[in-house]
Amino acid sequence: QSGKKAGREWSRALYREAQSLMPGGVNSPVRAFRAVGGEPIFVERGEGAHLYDVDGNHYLDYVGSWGPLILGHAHPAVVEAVTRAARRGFSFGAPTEAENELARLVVESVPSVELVRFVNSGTEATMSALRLARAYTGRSKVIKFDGCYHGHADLLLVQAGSGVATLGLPGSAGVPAEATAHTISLPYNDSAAVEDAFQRYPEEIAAVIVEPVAANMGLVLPQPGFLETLRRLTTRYGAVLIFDEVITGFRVALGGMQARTGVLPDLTCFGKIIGGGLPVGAYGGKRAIMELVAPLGPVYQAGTLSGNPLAMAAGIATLKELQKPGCYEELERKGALLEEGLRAAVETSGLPLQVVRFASLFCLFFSAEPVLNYAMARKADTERYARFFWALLERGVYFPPSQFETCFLSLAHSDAILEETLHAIAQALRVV
Ligand SMILES: Cc1ncc(COP(=O)(O)O)c(CN[C@@H](CN)CCC(=O)O)c1O
Repeated sequence: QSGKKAGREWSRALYREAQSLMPGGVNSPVRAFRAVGGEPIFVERGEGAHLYDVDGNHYLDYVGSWGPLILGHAHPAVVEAVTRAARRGFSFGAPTEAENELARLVVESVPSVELVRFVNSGTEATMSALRLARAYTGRSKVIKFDGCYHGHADLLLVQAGSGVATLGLPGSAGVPAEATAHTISLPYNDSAAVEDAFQRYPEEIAAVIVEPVAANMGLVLPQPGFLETLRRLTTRYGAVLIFDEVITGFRVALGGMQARTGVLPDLTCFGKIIGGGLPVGAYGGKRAIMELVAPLGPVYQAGTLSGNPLAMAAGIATLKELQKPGCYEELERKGALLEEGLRAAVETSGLPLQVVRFASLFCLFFSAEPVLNYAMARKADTERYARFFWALLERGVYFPPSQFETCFLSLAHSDAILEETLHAIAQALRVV
């Protein structure tokens, strides 16, 4: 039963040791709980929708490792596939059949992808896709959107979301002005601003990169027509349209957001789910563009562990599970059930709260009005979110430790788990 408390002494001891060894005691900033205060929990294991910390506390997990675990923790088919692969060796630095198999699953599932290249993270995927778009067009400028996070490559650390937003950083130290001189960051959902930028730089924009559902400033949905406008303008001005589907890929549909909307980008970036929790990123798209990638073409990009057999095995097993009939319908059913309960809980609480849900992504914004972009997201009551986070954690529900992230449902979140979660949320809303 969730919420069994055994204190957090061991987590605290491990955190002290971690801080003596690693900056902030973590290997990714958002994990340090800076935005919500207090100290992070140290996880011992995960199983399905359940997380257990080193002190024996149990949590219902809505972080899901930030997106990869759409099947839940330690899914038997994925564990078996990785174990089997491990017995044949971990990495060869040479082609393997598994890379063909995962590449085929991606190409067959995602409408706009004809060729794909595997890398080891979403950051590598977006960094490489932008280098490729600059080569393909011979142009330098790139357009991104405030509050969208595409990983930590220098040129993208401008008005970024996720950890940068969580820490309230302008961008990052150590990024020379030259590195972001060609990056234009515009308000999400502001089609007029994009039109204006193209009119101002008609021959200079290499690419527009966008999260087709923004999930790194909290969850912000594209307004009707926004993605279509990006497609129309990039086509008209000869720029490359890049969908960063690191979160939405295989999350909102087997074919990602492009399959749901019919807006087809020129390049797509992947991560998270395609690795099933092991380190995998990818970028892919039109053959004419992808053929510029080394060794076929002049755009260099490489990686010792790219296409790693264990990571491929985890990705293949995950996508094969997702290909089974009814997965996305079931995720939609779960999402709708949770959303209905959330709206009821918010109504009862009388608090200024926005409930945002898209497929199996959802978010509670502590904001009196709907959030359409980063400037509006920044107005959210992050103090109250922090209190809500801890009130939930005390009740055995683990939400993202930042208002500027999103929650993730998995196929392992049973109706009973969702009901238990809604009960904890209703209680937490009474004390924040
Ligand atoms: C849309 C999108 N694009 C790219 C990335 C970067 O992927 P990674 O380099 O972290 O694998 C991400 C990474 N997401 C964050 C969570 N919002 C990762 C969590 C973390 O940084 O620890 C992303 O959401």
